[in-house]
Amino acid sequence: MDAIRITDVVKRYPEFTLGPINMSVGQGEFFGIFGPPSTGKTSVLKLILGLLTPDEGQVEIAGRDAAEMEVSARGISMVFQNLALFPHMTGRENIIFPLKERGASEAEIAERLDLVSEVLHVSHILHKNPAQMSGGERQRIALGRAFAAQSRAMLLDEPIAALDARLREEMRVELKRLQRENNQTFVYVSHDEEEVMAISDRVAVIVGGRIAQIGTPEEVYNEPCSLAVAEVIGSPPMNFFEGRFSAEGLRFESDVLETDIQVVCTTQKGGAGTLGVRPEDIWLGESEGNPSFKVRVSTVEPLGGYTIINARIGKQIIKIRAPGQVALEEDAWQSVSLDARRLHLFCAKGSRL
Ligand SMILES: Nc1ncnc2c1ncn2[C@@H]1O[C@H](COP(=O)(O)OP(=O)(O)OP(=O)(O)O)[C@@H](O)[C@H]1O
Repeated sequence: MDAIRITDVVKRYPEFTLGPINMSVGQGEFFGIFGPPSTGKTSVLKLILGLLTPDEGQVEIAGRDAAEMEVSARGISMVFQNLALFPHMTGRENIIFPLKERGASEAEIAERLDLVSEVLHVSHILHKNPAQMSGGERQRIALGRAFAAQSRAMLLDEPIAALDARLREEMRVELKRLQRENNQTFVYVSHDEEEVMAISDRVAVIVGGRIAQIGTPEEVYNEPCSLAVAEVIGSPPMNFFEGRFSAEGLRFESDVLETDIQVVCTTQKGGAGTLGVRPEDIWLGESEGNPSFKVRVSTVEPLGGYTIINARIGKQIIKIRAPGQVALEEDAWQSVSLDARRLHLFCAKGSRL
């Protein structure tokens, strides 16, 4: 049985419509929701929690119709983007609040408090009131309170966005560990693609109020089902070349690229389309059996472990991600080749071919 199932759910705001949304989250699954700002991610969580009622469709929690369940009966906690701590309570009191509410024993309260304080690095701020904490500290206390509750499922809305980059990386590992150890169901919203891809078992990509794709992080990255998904997944983003397919669907030609690209496309014979190539699938230099062409180096960003090269080809700028550190002169001509095994083809309507 799914922990959460959403079927044909539509929510209408005056200027925005979410859905129809269809998704299911397994018990113990870490389910990520990723998408650009204002695409409906938070609204999906509110529908699950019961803060919003769907205009159409059904939300089920552990096999039961959520419409018939009080919010408190759903067994779900949520950590909001704009977290709400009780201002008159200390960090400790905030964290143990849900345990006291359900009448947990002193021993259990002490044990849970110790565990979450250690994992979330908050032992030293437990005595403070929220007003005396930094934004990141408040966020961690809010996470602690949600974890202490040991609810069936946790909904997390950008839960670590307020933390600095290093702490964010550490926390995402800890969150995943806590989730696994407690075998809890997590629905985790983030607009940080790397974060959501790194910790989720599956990811739903939401674009413009609709789920564009659901899959493992690898599936979504390696086989984006549409241009819309390909555009938002990957950093630096995928390079796109507009062009045409030959009549038999075996070549793709673009005014930007010097050479035709050999493709195998049985579903599209002739007509316009788009070729997508990830920055890491463009290699410096020519390579046997792979299409090559010349680009003009524009800027070089040395990032330590890898280098991002911005290069001009015709009127277009492309991004190349080269491993390690490479020395390239700005304005120099450079041969590059495309990894022929990793080309992404899309039809004129944007669907993957
Ligand atoms: N109560 C509301 N009344 C009217 N419009 C709303 C309401 N709540 C959200 N919206 C609109 O619905 C759209 C989606 O909002 P939502 O918060 O679900 O998106 P989001 O993807 O979580 O955004 P962000 O990443 O910026 O937090 C936005 O355009 C927002 O303005």
